[in-house]
Amino acid sequence: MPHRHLIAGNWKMNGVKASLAVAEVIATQSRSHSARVALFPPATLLPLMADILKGTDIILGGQDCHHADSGAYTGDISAAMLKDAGASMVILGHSERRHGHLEPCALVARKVQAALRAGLEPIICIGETLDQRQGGLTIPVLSRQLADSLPEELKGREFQVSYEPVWAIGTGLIASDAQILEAFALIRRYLDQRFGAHVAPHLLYGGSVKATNAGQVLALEGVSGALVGGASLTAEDFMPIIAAADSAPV
Ligand SMILES: O=C[C@H](O)COP(=O)(O)O
Repeated sequence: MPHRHLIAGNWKMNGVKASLAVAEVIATQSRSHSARVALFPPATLLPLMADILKGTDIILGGQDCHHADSGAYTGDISAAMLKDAGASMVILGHSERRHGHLEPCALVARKVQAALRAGLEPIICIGETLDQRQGGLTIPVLSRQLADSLPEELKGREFQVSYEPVWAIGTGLIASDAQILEAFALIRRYLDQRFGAHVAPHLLYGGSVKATNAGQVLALEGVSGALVGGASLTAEDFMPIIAAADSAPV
């Protein structure tokens, strides 16, 4: 099957029932574009959005899951619950979980295992902070996150890795082409060595992707899609990013 870019919209902690109208517009308008589109609404909207997306090609995903399948974990959501609500993907290790909720790599790895047990395809996020980049630690930080967040169970499974420099998220500062290519080369080398070449196309970039820069990012060699935050909240902002994938080389 020819490779198609994945344009994933992570709504983060945004969206109420009225926001489902945005998903309806995206579902209708994305039919005429080549990209695979995925939406990651807050968990409260998952079953409602699943109804809206029924019969479309749009993928539905959760923003996080617990490492256990069920149990006494107040406030948490299991991978099986996401699946039951209509999700087929889940974002794990997002920097807002790693830093905001102090999630270590080992926990991310357990969550990935839980996602795979439930039949969800994980998008595993990695990325360095500004201090780490300025301290020359980008490569060791990304290497450690890859080694410690990706469990052995990923072998032979479909998954995505999203490179999201923390300093680029929600700041309007996108990583340069050279910075993205350097990180991707590292990730690709690591994945090839550890899991084999089959995972090579599944590398996303995230961090201030907008209509104005999406074409340039998606045209970079090895970039197979984008994980979009702020610009996925309205169809006006998100559709041009989906459209930018039409002219990006595959
Ligand atoms: O999950 C998405 C990333 O955190 C990027 O967010 P952003 O597009 O608002 O910078």
